Amino acid sequence: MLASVLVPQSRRRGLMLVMSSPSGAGKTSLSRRLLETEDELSMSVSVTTRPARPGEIDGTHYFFIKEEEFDRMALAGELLEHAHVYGHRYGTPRKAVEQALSQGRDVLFDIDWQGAQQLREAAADDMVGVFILPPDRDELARRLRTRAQDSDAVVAYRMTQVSADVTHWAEYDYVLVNAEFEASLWALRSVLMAERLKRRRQPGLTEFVRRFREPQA
Ligand SMILES: Nc1nc2c(ncn2[C@@H]2O[C@H](COP(=O)(O)OP(=O)(O)O)[C@@H](O)[C@H]2O)c(=O)[nH]1
Ligand SMILES: Nc1ncnc2c1ncn2[C@@H]1O[C@H](COP(=O)(O)OP(=O)(O)O)[C@@H](O)[C@H]1O
Repeated sequence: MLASVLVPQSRRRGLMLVMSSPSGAGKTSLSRRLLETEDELSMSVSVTTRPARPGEIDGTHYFFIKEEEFDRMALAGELLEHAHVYGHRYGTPRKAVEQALSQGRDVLFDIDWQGAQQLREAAADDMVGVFILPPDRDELARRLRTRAQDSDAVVAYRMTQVSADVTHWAEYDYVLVNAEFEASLWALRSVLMAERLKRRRQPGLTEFVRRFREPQA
C-alpha cells in the first residue's frame, strides 16, 4: 500500500521514528499496535540492565544483559546511544538500526529524552521525534498501577520523575496526548505517512517527473 503513494525509487533511506514519554503514558502499547499494520517499520530492540518483567522475552522486548556486557558494548561503539534511566542502563544496538535504514526500512524507537537527544545529534535528518503525554497525572499513576508489572516502589519512583520528564516535550517534532488509544494510533500513523512523503525523503522524484516531459517529435 505504501508503495502506491511514494514515487518509485531504488534509494529510499529509512527514517527513525522516536517515541518518548513519561513511564506509563503508552509507548509500548502504541508501538506494538503500530508495528502490526506497518510492514515497512521495524522496532529497535534495546539492551538493558533492568530485570525482565513477567512476560517479557529476551531478544523480543529487550536484550537483557549484565552491567559488564553493557560497558563492553558501549566502549566498543556498538551502541548508537545509551543512557541511565530510572536506575538502570539502556542502549540502542547500532548494527540492526543501520542495516534497516540502509535497506530503506523505517525504524521505531521507544527511548527516553537523553537517547533522543543523542540520536538527533548523530542523525538529525533521519530522525522524527514524537513526545507522548498522558491526559493527566492521576491517569498516569493509574496506568502504571494497572499495568501491574512493577513494584509499588518502582511505580512511586517513576511518578517522582514525571514532572522532569515532561519538560522535554519541546525537543520533539510532534506532541500528542494519549487519551484515546485508537486516536493516538491514528495520529502516529499520520505522522509516519507525512514524514515518508516529505520531498527530501523521496530521492526518486527528479527521475520520476522526467517521465512527464513532452515526447520529442
Ligand atoms: N536512552 C534509551 N532509553 C531507553 C532505551 N530503551 C528503553 N528506554 C527508555 O527507558 C525507560 C524505561 O523503560 P522500561 O523500563 O521498559 O519502562 P516503560 O517504558 O515504562 O515500559 C523508558 O523511558 C524507555 O523509553 C534505550 O535503548 N535507550
Ligand atoms: N490510551 C490509553 N488509555 C488507557 N490505557 C492505556 C492507554 N494507552 C496505554 N494504556 C495502558 O497504560 C499502561 C501503560 O502503557 P505502556 O504502553 O506500558 O506505557 P509505556 O511503554 O509508555 O511505559 C498499560 O497497561 C496500557 O495498556
